[in-house]
Amino acid sequence: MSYVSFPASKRLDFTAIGRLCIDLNANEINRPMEETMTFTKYVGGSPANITIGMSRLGMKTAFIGKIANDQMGRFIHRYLENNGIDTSNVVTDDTGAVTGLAFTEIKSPADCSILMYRDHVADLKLKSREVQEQLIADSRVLLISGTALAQSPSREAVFQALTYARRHGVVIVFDLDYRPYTWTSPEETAVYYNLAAEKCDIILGTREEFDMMETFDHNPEHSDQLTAQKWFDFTAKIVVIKHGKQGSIAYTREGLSHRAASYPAQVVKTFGAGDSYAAGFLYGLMQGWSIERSMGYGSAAACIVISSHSCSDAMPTVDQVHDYIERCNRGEITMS
Ligand SMILES: Nc1ncnc2c1ncn2[C@@H]1O[C@H](COP(=O)(O)OP(=O)(O)O)[C@@H](O)[C@H]1O
Ligand SMILES: O=C(O)C[C@@H](O)[C@H](O)C(=O)COP(=O)(O)O
Repeated sequence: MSYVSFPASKRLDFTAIGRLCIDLNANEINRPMEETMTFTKYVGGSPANITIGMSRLGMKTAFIGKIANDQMGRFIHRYLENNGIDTSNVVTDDTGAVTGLAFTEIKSPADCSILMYRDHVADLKLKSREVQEQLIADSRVLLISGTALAQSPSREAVFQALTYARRHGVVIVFDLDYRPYTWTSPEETAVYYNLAAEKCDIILGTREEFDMMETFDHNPEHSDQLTAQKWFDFTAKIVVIKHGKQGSIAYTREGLSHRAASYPAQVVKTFGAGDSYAAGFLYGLMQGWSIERSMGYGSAAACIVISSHSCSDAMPTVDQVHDYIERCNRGEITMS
């Protein structure tokens, strides 16, 4: 049974709007940032990572965003192009804004954190009038990411993109991607997240991210069921709540729920799990697979990324995900 009806073939399968940044991942793992001396540079930013993931899985992809007019911006642009991502709506900033940086600290595979440098970043300077309606109309799916709602003018650009997507029958996915750094208050955050979620077809987030959105709601037990039900009164068809190593649960508008356990992994670091899960899960749904199979596919894609050093560069191909699942089924991969 198909819970979301994706538009038939279009020029693009998947377009995301939001941040294009740089990840600087610690080379010396299992130590705190104070003792970390060298880093490897990768393209980063959650929606960028998901788009790269979709492209690796063979989807026709595009990105809507803004990059700094500097070497970092050009590095990101070139990487997207090399990965077959349509960059015709990647705009270059002309105000002297900089590229957002995420330094990662890997104290242990289970204890990772991110130090973000996000003052005066180009990605939050995308304007509504820079969003191309035709590009969205040409896409089967539009993914928005919550961080792009943190400031104007990027906030308005996302709402404009939502208007275009609804106008053209594009399936809208909301990856909550809550990063406190660029928000000013919990109330402001909850209000804008809720306004955006009302317009979306598929919502993906962690339990903690949904808790943030429920600042004004009554859900004392943090019930996943109650969380999901709220969005079925609007336009949502599927709500997925992720619980890290404990797996994930998806609810559908029809009142069904599906649980996915995580696969075993030799974990290097935990960040990047959500982005690769999103790419694998959405890829599965777009193939017309069941929710269970799509969740399993996302979970396996997540394991490949968390067993690697990067997020974007480690995004797997179809063959790699298939191979990972087969090896797990044969008992060849164990938990780290
Ligand atoms: N330690 C882990 N081992 C195996 N799979 C994991 C692990 N952590 C996360 N995953 C997989 O990645 C998915 C998303 O991870 P989660 O941590 O919930 O999201 P996010 O990275 O957005 O915080 C989980 O549902 C699970 O399938
Ligand atoms: O999103 C960012 O700006 C940083 C990412 O590129 C980063 O590597 C990361 O944190 C991925 O996040 P997750 O998939 O939500 O764990």
